[in-house]
Amino acid sequence: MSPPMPDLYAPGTRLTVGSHQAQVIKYLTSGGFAHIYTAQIIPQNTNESPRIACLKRVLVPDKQNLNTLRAEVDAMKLLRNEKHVVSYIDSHASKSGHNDGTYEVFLLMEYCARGGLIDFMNTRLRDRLQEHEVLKIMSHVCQGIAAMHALEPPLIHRDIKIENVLISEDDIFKVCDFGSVCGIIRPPKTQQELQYVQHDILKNTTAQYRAPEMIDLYRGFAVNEKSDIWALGIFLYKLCYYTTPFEKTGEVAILHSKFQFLAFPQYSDRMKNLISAMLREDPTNRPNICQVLEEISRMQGVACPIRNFYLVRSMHHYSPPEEIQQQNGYQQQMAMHNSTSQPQLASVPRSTPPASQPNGSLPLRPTKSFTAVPAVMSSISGAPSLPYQGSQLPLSLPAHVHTIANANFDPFQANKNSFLSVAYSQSQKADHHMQPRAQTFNTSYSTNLEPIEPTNSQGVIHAVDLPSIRASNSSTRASPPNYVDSGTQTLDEDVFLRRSASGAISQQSLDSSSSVESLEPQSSGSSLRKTFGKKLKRILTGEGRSVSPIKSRHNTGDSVKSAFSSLRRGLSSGSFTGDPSSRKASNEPSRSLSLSKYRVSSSESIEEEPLTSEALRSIPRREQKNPSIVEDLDRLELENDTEAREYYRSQAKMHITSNKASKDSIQQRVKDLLNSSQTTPLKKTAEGYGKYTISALEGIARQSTNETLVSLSGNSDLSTPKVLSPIVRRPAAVESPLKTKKRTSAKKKPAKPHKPQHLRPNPPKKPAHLRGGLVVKTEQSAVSSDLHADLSYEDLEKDFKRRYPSAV
Ligand SMILES: Nc1ncnc2c1ncn2[C@@H]1O[C@H](COP(=O)(O)OP(=O)(O)OP(=O)(O)O)[C@@H](O)[C@H]1O
Repeated sequence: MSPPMPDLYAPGTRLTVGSHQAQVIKYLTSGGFAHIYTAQIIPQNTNESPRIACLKRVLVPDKQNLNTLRAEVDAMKLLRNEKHVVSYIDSHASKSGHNDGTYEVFLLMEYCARGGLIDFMNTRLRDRLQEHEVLKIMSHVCQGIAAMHALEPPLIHRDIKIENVLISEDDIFKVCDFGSVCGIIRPPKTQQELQYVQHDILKNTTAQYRAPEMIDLYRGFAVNEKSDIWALGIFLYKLCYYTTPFEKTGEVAILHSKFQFLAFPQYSDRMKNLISAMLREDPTNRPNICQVLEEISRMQGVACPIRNFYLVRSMHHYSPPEEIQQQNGYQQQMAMHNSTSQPQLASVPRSTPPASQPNGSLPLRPTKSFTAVPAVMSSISGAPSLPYQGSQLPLSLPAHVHTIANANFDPFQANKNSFLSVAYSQSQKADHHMQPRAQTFNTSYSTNLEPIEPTNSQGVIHAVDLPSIRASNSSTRASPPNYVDSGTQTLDEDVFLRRSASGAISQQSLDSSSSVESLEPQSSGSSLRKTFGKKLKRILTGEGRSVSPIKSRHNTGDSVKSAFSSLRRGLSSGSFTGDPSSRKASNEPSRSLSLSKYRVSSSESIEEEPLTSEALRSIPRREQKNPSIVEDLDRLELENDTEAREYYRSQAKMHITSNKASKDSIQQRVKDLLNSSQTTPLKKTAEGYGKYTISALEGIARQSTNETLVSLSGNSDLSTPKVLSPIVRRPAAVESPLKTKKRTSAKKKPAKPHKPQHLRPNPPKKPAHLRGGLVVKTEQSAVSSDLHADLSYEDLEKDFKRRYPSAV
């Protein structure tokens, strides 16, 4: 229970807060457990002029809550120099005078004279915010959040919302309320962890801003920077539409990111696109804060105010130190060049200094889209920025940079091919006096991605040792003309997540999966044969058609021909193995040729290899997988965490059998379904067409029953008992009409009266040329679904020619 709030301080009350003397000016408002005042900081020496600050007085019920508040204060201390974060001035905690174990905390901070963003929005209820206003607010808030994410390890705000943004006297939007701040929370592994995290999330986040991975912890995603990105997406939506996207639809819609844009007010598609990107269900598909800021800046038409620290870290992480050393002495800059062509990175010996122009500068690369990023490379090389410009750059980027260049992840545009290039630009001139930032990123970015072990046994919310976090943030800010504006340069953790265990970075995996999928059917002879067989079977049997194949045979001719020709093509190409060379030889459109993967070998060099179909299949495609509980279980089990499986199983909303069991069960069901769908119409046929079909049916019934037995006995292999589905039971119902007859006679039911002749329909007789073997053929195809796939090409063609002479 929280202690009752103390009486308000009267104006003029003097207080000591840390090393500062403050005098209360007036009470402003109350927060959850806090009173907020404006106060005057009394200067220690008379030369200083008094300044106005904000005083927050919080009553804390116990030591545990005191620690929470301490974390808030520590976060503010870390971010105190950030322009877009409410600045910390001083703080003080003491036992309250009530002798009940409660504490009182005083926090002095920058006063935001223009109040809260929420108040500002309320002044614009009628004429809502315009796009440029929204972009300005968003840019400021993102810069504040970027300051947190840039820390190593990063801090997650967890409670980004309209109410937690204040406006300063000079119209700067600032992030406040760091009471929910935490480090990365790894996916819980045990029941205890899960409960702890669940409780913590409920306590520290606001429902409407909660990301899917926070709601559904079974997804196995960490709560990390991307959860803040989601909240920022909600924040942006609310800035635009004054409501949250899931206000009415609730958690289910959040879990699937199902929302709609409102018709009023109208915003650009780009704005909507940005919101959609930030609200992607899969956190790994959301942009990171640098990418968000880059996009906002592009929309504003201004330079991006921060450097892409993710990219810098990635490059540093993959750059062998000796290479970095050798790069000293001249400045390297990277620039982005949007192009669909392959990377064309110039490479000159590392020791060669850049060829300078008569005026001392290098020729300027005439591409507008280049943007200088001197700070990035100078931070890597530690070298001062030099006024080089132009394209004849002594490029000696380490090999992995090529990989980064190709591992393009543009969160706002799918499949946009772009690559890194290296150039000097005019803006470098303005920057050549810039001091080098002797910044080194000691921690590789990958540490942010890896699950962080809990610091205590209690839970997984790792107690971030805030004071120990190095505030590298200030160095992430670049001088205005020197920004990273890159859909390309932005390398996010996704790239690393897509690294295979062997260290392979899959270029292909970054593209859409369509190429993989479309390649598959052509890449194996058997699959082509099956496709052909199925197609032919469909045509011959009329399966899936609304009209009889016989009636429509003139139409089917083309289809049959096309089926044959596809088989012929396949056969003549000589190989179905997806071998690019053979395909090239046969002038087949070589889809696989364009696919290659860039593999980083242990020596960090890059080999480009053509992808075989096997290799394609083996590429880990994490981003394409919908993380499911089952996968999570498998992963956990791989980690020998069998307890977790038991736990998840008991907790799962749906009944989970083992992976194999469920797979088998689905396969069996499909098989049974096929059988039953094929046997059912035959039963009808059998009832009307006499002995031959009856005996054929008996065979089918026997086979079906056998299959039922097989599938039932197969249950013994499964870890969980299989519930007999109606589909499994159905074949048993397809009994021999003879048996049925016997039973019927035993019961001696009265015989059904004959329908009078005049009431019987008189269907026209089947033309003679259509009678004959076709019924038998249909039965065959029903019995063996793979029949045509097993026939030889010649047999099929012969058979076809015989029956459809006009079509060939
Ligand atoms: N630095 C500041 N300058 C001006 N107003 C402030 C400042 N800090 C807080 N406020 C005002 O006080 C309100 C409550 O502040 P804050 O959110 O920090 O308190 P809280 O107890 O953490 O509240 P909550 O329980 O809502 O999180 C804010 O909404 C804002 O209007």
